[in-house]
Amino acid sequence: MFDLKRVDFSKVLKDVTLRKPLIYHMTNGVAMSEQAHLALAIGASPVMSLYPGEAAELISVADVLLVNIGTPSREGIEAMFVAVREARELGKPAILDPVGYGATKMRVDLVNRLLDTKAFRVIKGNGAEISLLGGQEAQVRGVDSMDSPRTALAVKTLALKHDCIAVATGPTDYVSDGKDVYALRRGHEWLTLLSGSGCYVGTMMAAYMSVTEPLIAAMTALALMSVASEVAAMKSDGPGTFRANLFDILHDFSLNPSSFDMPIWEKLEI
Ligand SMILES: Nc1ncnc2c1ncn2[C@@H]1O[C@H](COP(=O)(O)OP(=O)(O)O)[C@@H](O)[C@H]1O
Ligand SMILES: Cc1ncsc1CCOP(=O)(O)O
Repeated sequence: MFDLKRVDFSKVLKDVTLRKPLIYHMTNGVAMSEQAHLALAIGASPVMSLYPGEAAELISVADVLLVNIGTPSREGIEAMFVAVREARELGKPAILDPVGYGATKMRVDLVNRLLDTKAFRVIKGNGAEISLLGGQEAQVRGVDSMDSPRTALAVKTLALKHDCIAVATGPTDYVSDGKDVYALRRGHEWLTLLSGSGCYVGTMMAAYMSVTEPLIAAMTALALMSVASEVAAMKSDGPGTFRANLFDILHDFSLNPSSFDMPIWEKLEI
C-alpha cells in the first residue's frame, strides 16, 4: 500500500542535483529554451534535439526521454519514433506530453501512434487533453485547457488503459496510477499566463523520474511547481517578473530541499 507520508520528497529534489540526469527533450519551439534553462535550474542537464539521425545515439546516453508534440514537424515526428522505440528497447524512462491533443486530427493520430509503442511511464497533459485521452468530453482550443469536471475519472481510466501514471494539470492537478487518484488544489493563476508552464512541469517530472518511481516524480513536480508559483507571485508585479522569480524559487528549493514541504494531496474516492 502506497503511503504518501512515508515518502521523502525533499530527497527526490536533492538526488537530482547530485545525479544531474541528462534529459533528452524532444519538445516544441515555444518552450524549448525555457525548458533547457529550467532543467539546469533544478540541477538536471538538458539536451534538445528533433533530428532523426542522432536520436538512437542520444537515447543511449540520456537518463530520461521527454516527448512533447507541441510544434510538430515531419522530421521531428520521425525522430520521436526512433527515440521512443529505442527508449523502450533500452528500458529508459519516457514521458509523453500530448500538447494540443484533440485540437486537430493530426495530433490525435500522432498521440495514438506514440502510445501504441507502449514506451511511456507517464502521460502528462492539461485537463482538456487528458480528459479527451481518458475518454471524457472536453474542449480543446489550440493548446489551452478548458476545464472539465470529469478529469479525475479520465486520469484513472488513462492510467489503467496504458499501464502508466496519468497526470492532468489545471487549477486542480490530478494524478493516478490506475488504482488511486490524488488531487492537489494549489498554485498561482499566473502560471496560466506563461506559455509553456505545462511544458516546464514535464521537464521537472522527467528529472525526478531519473531518481524515483514515476508516481512520486509526478507528484513532486506538481507540488513543487504549485508551491514555487505561490511564493514567486508574492514577489512579482506581473507575469514577466513572475517568470523570473519562479525560476529563482525553483532553483532555491532544489538547492535547499529541506525548505520544501509537500502540500497535502487529497485522495479521491473514485
Ligand atoms: N488556474 C490555475 N491556478 C493555479 N495553478 C494553475 C492554474 N491553471 C494551471 N495551473 C498550474 O499551471 C501548471 C501548468 O498547467 P496547465 O496550464 O494546465 O498546463 P498547460 O500549460 O499544458 O495548458 C501546472 O502546474 C498547474 O497546476
Ligand atoms: C503556444 C504553443 N503552441 C504550440 S506549443 C505551445 C506551448 C504550449 O505550452 P503549454 O502546453 O505548456 O501551455
